[in-house]
Amino acid sequence: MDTIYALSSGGLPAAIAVIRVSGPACRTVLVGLVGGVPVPRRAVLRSLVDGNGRVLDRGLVLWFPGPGSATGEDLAELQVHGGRAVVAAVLRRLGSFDGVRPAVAGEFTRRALIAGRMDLTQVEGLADLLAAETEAQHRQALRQADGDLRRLYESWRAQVIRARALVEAQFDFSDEEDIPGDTAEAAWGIAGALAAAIRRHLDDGRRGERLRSGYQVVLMGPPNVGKSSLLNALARREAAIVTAEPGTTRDPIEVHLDLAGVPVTVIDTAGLRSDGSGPIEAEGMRRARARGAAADLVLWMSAPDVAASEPGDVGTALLWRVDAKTDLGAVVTESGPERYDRRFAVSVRTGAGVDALVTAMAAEAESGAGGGADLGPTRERHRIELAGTAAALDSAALRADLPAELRAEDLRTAADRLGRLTGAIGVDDLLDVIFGEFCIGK
Ligand SMILES: Nc1nc2c(c(=O)[nH]1)N(C=O)[C@@H](CNc1ccc(C(=O)N[C@@H](CCC(=O)O)C(=O)O)cc1)CN2
Ligand SMILES: Nc1nc2c(ncn2[C@@H]2O[C@H](COP(=O)(O)OP(=O)(O)OP(=O)(O)O)[C@@H](O)[C@H]2O)c(=O)[nH]1
Ligand SMILES: [Mg+2]
Repeated sequence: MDTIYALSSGGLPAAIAVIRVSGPACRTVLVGLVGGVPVPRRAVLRSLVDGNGRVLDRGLVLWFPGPGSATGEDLAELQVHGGRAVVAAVLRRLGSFDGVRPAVAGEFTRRALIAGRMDLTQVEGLADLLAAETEAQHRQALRQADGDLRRLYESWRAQVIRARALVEAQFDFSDEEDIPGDTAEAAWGIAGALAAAIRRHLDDGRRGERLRSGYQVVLMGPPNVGKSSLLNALARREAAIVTAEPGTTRDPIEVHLDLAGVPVTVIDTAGLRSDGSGPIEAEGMRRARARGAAADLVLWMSAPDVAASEPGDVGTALLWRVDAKTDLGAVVTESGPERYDRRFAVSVRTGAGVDALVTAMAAEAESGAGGGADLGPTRERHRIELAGTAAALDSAALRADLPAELRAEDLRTAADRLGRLTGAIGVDDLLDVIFGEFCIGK
């Protein structure tokens, strides 16, 4: 096994730079670099020297002997001055030791996974923790990195394995007189209860996935009703061009908001009309509809009704929750959606109604993507493996018409799928995808 090193802190120059070294050559490196191996887990001040004894820097050195380190291997940490030349010299020196090479992206974490210090859901949680931008995302990622999903999924897998053992016991002892009761029946019972628990866990309206990827609100409506003006008001900057001419916006324009800790992406789109001015506007409208169809929430705006009792500035905004079954093309015409969930009177010019609209959007984002009391699945990958697990468990539990050998095979499938979820088995194909999200030094 190679020993790896990398700059684990951010861009240079910086006040302090943290360099990590992990692997079997760590002791040798420390002896050569700082003259010895410090007492474990305590920061000590040392001179770092090159091969000729010339001092490269004086910095803090930490020694974490394996397996009780972040990677599970011997690990050393060098906290040096964050100058470009200092760091370059220390990294060059590290590369001069035998069997020591620069780490690739995510390689420290990969070693933590191989050592069993983390499971795959914790690794994903760690990637999310580094990417988290809002408070609710931060909390969700921290819980996952801390092992909330790991503990749940491993306890489920342990139950499936217990059920398999019960069935095996039945097979092994079926020709003997004295087995206590029908152990296979107990196994099918465990499978049924577990399938129900997994379905409850899955039944979270995809909140965890939405919180991870952001809640999408799409502004739609006829041209010139103030969609881009509202976007700018929400963003508090001139993100989109506003003019008195209908058909101003063509490309969808995104702004990112933090509403009550939930990341919300608001997307302004081209106004919809049947008599548009050519292929550019037509393409804009096509993109508008596509964004609307992929939204969590559509905010449909329409112009002030000059015939109404309060004419002038105040237009209408309709909030409309989009679900998988909604066919946007059929529902949204230039005249607006046939059904909506909430209605607001809004004027961007006077500001009237904008706060109420933002409050409502925040409430929608919170209920559609806020972190719940229990941590749910946070990726499509989790959902697919869990649905497969539940289906296999149901088959084991309910198919009394099948031979016990086939129902036992269903239990094996369930255990394997839970194993893929935590990375306990057969996930080589997944690792490159997951570690592709990491930066070097993590
Ligand atoms: N300077 C520094 N800060 C850091 C990290 C690091 O590697 N270096 N981390 C990098 O991700 C995170 C902390 N992660 C860590 C995880 C486990 C252990 C560790 O040594 N665990 C031992 C002992 C635990 C204890 O003393 O309570 C163990 O679990 O056996 C250290 C850091 C965030 N902050
Ligand atoms: N009176 C009044 N005018 C507004 C209000 N909001 C926007 N406007 C004006 O309405 C015109 C169109 O505004 P935009 O925000 O560009 O409208 P849009 O819906 O994005 O239009 P398209 O991009 O063409 O679809 C501009 O002249 C704005 O200044 C408002 O609340 N009251
Ligand atoms: Mg516009």
